[in-house]
Amino acid sequence: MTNSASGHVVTFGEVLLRFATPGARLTVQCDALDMVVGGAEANVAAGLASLGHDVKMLTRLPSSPLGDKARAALNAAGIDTAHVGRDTGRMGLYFLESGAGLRPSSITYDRAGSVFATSRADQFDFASALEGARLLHLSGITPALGPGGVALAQAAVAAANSAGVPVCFDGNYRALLWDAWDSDPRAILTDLMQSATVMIGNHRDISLLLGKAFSGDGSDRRREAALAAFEAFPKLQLIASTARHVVNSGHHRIAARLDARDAAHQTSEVDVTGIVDRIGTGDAFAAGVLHKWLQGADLVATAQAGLAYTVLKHTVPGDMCLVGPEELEAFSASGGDVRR
Ligand SMILES: O=C(O)C(=O)C[C@H](O)[C@H](O)COP(=O)(O)O
Repeated sequence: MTNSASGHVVTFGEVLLRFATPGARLTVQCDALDMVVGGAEANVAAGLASLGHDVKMLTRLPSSPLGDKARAALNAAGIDTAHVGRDTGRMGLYFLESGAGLRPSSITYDRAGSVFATSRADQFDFASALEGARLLHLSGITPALGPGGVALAQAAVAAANSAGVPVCFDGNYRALLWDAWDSDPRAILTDLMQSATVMIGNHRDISLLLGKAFSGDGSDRRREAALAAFEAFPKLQLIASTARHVVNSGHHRIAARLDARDAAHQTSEVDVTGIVDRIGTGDAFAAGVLHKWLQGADLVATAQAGLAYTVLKHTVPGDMCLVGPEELEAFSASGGDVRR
């Protein structure tokens, strides 16, 4: 099955290597770490490619065995890497100390000065990657990298605007990155959001953008925030978010919510137990939503696909959700028993 008949999707951002403590070990207990390839925009690319979409990733990697490893993982996920530039320099890394029970996982970044973070906008061929594209997906992680990252994100959305390609922007607020420099995330993210047709983010992200608290309860508060975002961002057509209640690190309750200008839909909550890997579940949600949105599905089907894809990702180790469309449909229809 292919979903690419009428054009491809471009994702733009940094690809990272993740080093995770195996099992629920503390870093101090480990002699070896599990290495996988990830990064928010690569994860969305991998999800969409696995779901049958034609996806190009626009990024830059080091000319080194680490860069080769990252590119090979993108290719293995079915992502077109023709627009992946290579240069001397370092690979962005992050370290994950895996949590268990009431002890949450924690992340340490080691990505300052990476090939991607030190790239200039003129080192990317945005125009050719975006030619004939249906969507550009990027996230708040790129501008959080520093002034150079802000310039990259601005150049990407400017190129999408001039090519008439809709933009999906995932707020992906990473305090560790924004707090590492003299940043003004509100001003920077608000400016980028002016170009967004789809936003992945919840009422807290909208509060950050608009500098305003929303007072209602549950669904009312989310609707109030969404309406304020639609007023502030004229191009915006869809806001997608999850409502996540964390019981412990292995057990979350999750619902998916979509807000359009004239309607909203929130799914019922799913009990997600036995969580294998929570990292990348937000990106899987984005991929599930975009998968249906690109097909022109209604809010109910789009929210269900986002929910199902993120729930499935909680069972898949690594950053990327490589589950295909048949498994997604079968899972949505049947729940979790063995298929024989
Ligand atoms: O933090 C970053 O900069 C990364 O890109 C690492 C991870 O790949 C994403 O953070 C996963 O994001 P979630 O899907 O929200 O769990």
